[in-house]
Amino acid sequence: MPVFAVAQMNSQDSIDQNLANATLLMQQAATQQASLLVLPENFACFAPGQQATTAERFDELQQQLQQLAATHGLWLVAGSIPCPYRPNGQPVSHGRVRSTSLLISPDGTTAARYDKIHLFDVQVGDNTGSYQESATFEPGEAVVVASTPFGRIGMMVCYDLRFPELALALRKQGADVLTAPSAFTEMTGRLHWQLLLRARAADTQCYVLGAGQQGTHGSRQTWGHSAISNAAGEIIAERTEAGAGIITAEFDLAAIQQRRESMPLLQHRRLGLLKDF
Ligand SMILES: O=C(O)CNC(=O)[C@H](CS)NC(=O)CCC(=O)C(=O)O
Repeated sequence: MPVFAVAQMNSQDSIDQNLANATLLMQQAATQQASLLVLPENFACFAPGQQATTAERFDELQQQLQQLAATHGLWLVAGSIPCPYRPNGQPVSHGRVRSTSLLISPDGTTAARYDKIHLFDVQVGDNTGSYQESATFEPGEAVVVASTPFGRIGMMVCYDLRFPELALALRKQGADVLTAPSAFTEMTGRLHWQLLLRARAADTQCYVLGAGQQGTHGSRQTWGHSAISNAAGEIIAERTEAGAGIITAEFDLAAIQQRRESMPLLQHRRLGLLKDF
């Protein structure tokens, strides 16, 4: 069975250092025979101000990640990276960027790009107080599912996990695995992180791979507890330690199919919005 790996990180100000740390985690994933590694949200560019990445810097990072994926023979969900241009190449307006998650193949090419749809404009009441992601980020609009040799990947980022209609749209488009690079706040993560991973898995009968940031980043505190849920909504791997590291789990596609046959949720939908997805 293919093995999935999920990386937890504690990204800081230096893009080069963050990339070096991510490279170590890729080596560990490759050593453990993983086929896929998911990195957290903003794994390379976490510091304030780094949102203003230039197109050149984004392209350079993408190339580095493509080389790393090829070197380690891994499919990589490269968390999210601030991207100053839209999927059609147009620059993002008003000096903003998009929170872009790339699926990179071990052949060294980008197989899919997803831009975070739901932005975190939320008053949390922690040290940071209120988060206004839309001040620097433009939301994406496209629902993205991509094929790999081991299954179809439905792409999400962080706050997207709170919107079951996105997860269901991904399932409708054929997803078997939902990837969720994240940077949940310590406060909201404590309350909902694992609940959301398990809920989206139970809703969609997909595996859910939750890769979190963990620890202190300047004045911010993130929750971590990176975890993998199977399609029944059971946590089958979890990082309970602080800081950076990987967790792995086997991917049982036959178990998904069996679960969907014995409990055909998609065919049983009857009401409004969710039925029409
Ligand atoms: O800004 C960065 O550098 C990294 N990005 C984030 O931290 C993003 C946007 S502020 N965080 C979330 O979406 C948290 C969601 C969350 O915590 C919840 O839904 O409860």
